[in-house]
Amino acid sequence: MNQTEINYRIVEIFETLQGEGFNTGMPSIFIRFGKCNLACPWCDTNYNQFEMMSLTAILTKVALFSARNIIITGGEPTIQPHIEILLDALKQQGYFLAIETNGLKPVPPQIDYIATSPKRLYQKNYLKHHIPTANEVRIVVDGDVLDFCEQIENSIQAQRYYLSPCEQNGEMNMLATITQLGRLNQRPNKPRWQLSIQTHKIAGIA
Ligand SMILES: Nc1nc2[nH]cc(C(=O)O)c2c(=O)[nH]1
Ligand code: SF4
Ligand SMILES: [Mg+2]
Repeated sequence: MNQTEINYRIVEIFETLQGEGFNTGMPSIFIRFGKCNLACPWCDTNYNQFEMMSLTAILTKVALFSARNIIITGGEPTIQPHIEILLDALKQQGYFLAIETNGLKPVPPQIDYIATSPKRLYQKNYLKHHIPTANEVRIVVDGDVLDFCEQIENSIQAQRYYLSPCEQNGEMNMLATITQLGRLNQRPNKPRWQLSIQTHKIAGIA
């Protein structure tokens, strides 16, 4: 296929600060891809409202911004066909490439930094398939996630593990989150879990 003819499912492309995890505050260009292989009831993204954009149009849009860090997100970006061709082109422009993935499908080799957010509601899927490693794991506290956290820390090797409050109807379940954080960190000789908040929502930015 002629590379300039490839079209991608794009929800939005925008520049802001990374709001979550270890790289919180890092100026970043977000490329948000359409579609997802899961359907979390509390999902905050309209991943089915996308337009098709050509490789050239994406590169042109990205070049309008000044950040050197690109965050590939969604939806679920690993199910986007031909993503590796776009990633090759972005790498050629010298960008640092980070991804936000649910961790069920392999991550393309061009990615420099993996943040994965496995979903408790799909716990059984992660027994069958999951990425083997990540730079950071973030689990959203949408209920009692302790058993799921143990499963994931035993199956996905990561530098850092985070719990994130779940935002539903405009409220963040902070008490449930820090309570479970404490329970995890009470265990001897286990990975330490830290707090990751969606700081962009509190700061009122994208
Ligand atoms: N500021 C900001 N940081 C983010 N980190 C991950 C995001 C996502 O939607 O994947 C996100 C987002 O939507 N906004
Ligand atoms: S995996 Fe992420 S994008 Fe997909 S439905 Fe769940 S929260 Fe939404
Ligand atoms: Mg978001």
